[in-house]
Amino acid sequence: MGAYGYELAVDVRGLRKRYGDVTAVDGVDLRIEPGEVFGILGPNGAGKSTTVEILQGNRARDGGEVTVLGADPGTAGRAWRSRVGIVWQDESAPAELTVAETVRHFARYYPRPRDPDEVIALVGLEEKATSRIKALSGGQRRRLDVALGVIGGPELLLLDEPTTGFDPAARRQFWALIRTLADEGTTIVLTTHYLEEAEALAHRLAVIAEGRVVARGEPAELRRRYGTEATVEWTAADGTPCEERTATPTRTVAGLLGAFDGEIPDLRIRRPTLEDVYLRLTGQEDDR
Ligand SMILES: Nc1ncnc2c1ncn2[C@@H]1O[C@H](COP(=O)(O)OP(=O)(O)OP(=O)(O)O)[C@@H](O)[C@H]1O
Repeated sequence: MGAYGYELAVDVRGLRKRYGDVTAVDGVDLRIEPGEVFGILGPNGAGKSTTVEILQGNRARDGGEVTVLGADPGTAGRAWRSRVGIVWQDESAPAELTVAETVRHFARYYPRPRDPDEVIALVGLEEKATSRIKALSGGQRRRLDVALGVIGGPELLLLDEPTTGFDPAARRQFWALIRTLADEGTTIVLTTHYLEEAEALAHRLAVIAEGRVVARGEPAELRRRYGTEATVEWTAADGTPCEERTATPTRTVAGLLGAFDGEIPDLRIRRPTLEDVYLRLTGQEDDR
C-alpha cells in the first residue's frame, strides 16, 4: 500500500448490468492504479457510461465486485463521495451566477475544498471569473464543469466523454488540463470515443465492445500486439488498384519487383494505426 492508502484506486471484477433485455455490461474487470490516467474506450452503446455511473455510485449493478477508493460505491457514504470528483454532462449550474460565485458555492459542499481562485486558474477561466455562466462558450462551460468536479480536491476524477462536441483547439487545451491534474497525483478515469484522446492521455486503456473488455494495455502495446499486419498497395499494369494485407510487407514488395519492370506504380505500405486496431477489436472494420 503506497502513499494513497489503498492498493488500487478502482478494482472491478465481473461487473454486470442489465436494462430489461439489454445486457449493457457483461462481466467487466478493471484494475486501476492510484495516480493513473485510465481510458475506457468503446463505440456507442458499449457500456462505458453505465460502468462509470456504477463507479460513481449513481447506478446499481446486477453483479460483480466493485471497490473504489477502498469502498463499495453502492453503499459508501458522504465522506467517500467527497473524495470522488464527478464531471457532470450538461450540468445545470445557475445561469445567472458568475463563474467565481458558482465555484465558491460548490466549495462549501466539501470538508476540505481547494482554493476556488486556484481552481479557476487551473481550468483557465481566470479571465471569465466574473462572467455569468450563460455568457460562456461551450468549451468554457465544460471547463467550469471540470472546476466543479475538482473543487472538492478529489483523489479520483471520473470523466464521461469529457470532450464530446469540442473543436480540436478546445480539445487540446482540455488535455493539457487533464495532464496538470494527473501531475498533481489525481487518479483519472475517462471514457471516450476518440482514440486520439485515449492515446494522448491514458497510461493504460481498456477497449470495450458490447459490454465486454476486448483488449487492455498501454496504447503503444495494443498497437504492437493487435496491429502487426501492414497493407501493401499498388496499381496493376492494367490500372486496377491492388492491396495485400501482410505481416511481411518486404517479402510482398520483393515479389512485386519481379512482376514489374522497374518502379511499382503507386506503391504504398500502410502500417496499422491504433484506430485500425480499435476498429478491428470493436468489430467496426469496413471491407477495405
Ligand atoms: N437507462 C437505460 N435504460 C435502458 N437501457 C439503457 C439505459 N442506459 C443505457 N442503456 C443501454 O445500455 C447499453 C450501454 O449503454 P451505455 O450508455 O452504457 O453505453 P456507452 O458506451 O456509454 O455509449 P455512448 O458512447 O453512446 O454514450 C446500450 O445498449 C444502451 O442503449
